[in-house]
Amino acid sequence: MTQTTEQKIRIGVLALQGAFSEHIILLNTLPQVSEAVAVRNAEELAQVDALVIPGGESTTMALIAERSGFWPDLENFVRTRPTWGTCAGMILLSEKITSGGTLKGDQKLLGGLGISIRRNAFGSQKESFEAGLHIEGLEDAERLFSGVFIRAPVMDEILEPENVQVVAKLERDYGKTPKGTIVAVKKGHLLGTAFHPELTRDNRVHLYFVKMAQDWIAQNLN
Ligand SMILES: NC(=O)CC[C@H](N)C(=O)O
Repeated sequence: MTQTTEQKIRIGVLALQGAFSEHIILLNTLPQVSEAVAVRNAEELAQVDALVIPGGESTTMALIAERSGFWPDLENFVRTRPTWGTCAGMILLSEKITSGGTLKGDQKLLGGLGISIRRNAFGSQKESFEAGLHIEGLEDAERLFSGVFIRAPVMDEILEPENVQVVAKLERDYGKTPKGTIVAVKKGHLLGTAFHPELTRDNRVHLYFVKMAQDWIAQNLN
């Protein structure tokens, strides 16, 4: 606990497509954040300490980043800087896609999170749901966090069990998705959540990421 640095950090939210403004609003409620800003290009990325890749369409985000020449900068950033991917963002941080979507595995990924995923595996938009979750390490952890799942990816396999920490699992069956399905993981400076904490008023997962980023920066980058 005492290791957490008091230094405020500047957080970027990738704003090529998707639910980025909701993340910016919630991050700006945290006293540990000096400022949360939209990031659309390499210049803006160079000015932030940590990054959030939001939900949306991972294929579209990858395409826009590639066409504008921004992709290699993103790849470099996520290799060493704290990054959190929610839903589509988590897909981009995964190592491989085993099924789902139209690109059949040839979708570009940033990687790093040590997991493989299935896109859209919880079902269609109509099958969106909310699940009460216990998230390890969250402030006031006994209080359930409401996880919102919208065409979410399912984590298929943990490819690096020695490095990937499971942070949350489904606590009962939801449709075809069984109890025990992993919905949040952490690996070093990377965090992935299959759900959308930015669509709630609860900023505890944002706080979790910010503290994780502060610790990482204090221990590895200063
Ligand atoms: N809500 C979401 O971010 C959905 C993710 C989307 N299905 C994708 O594959 O990118």
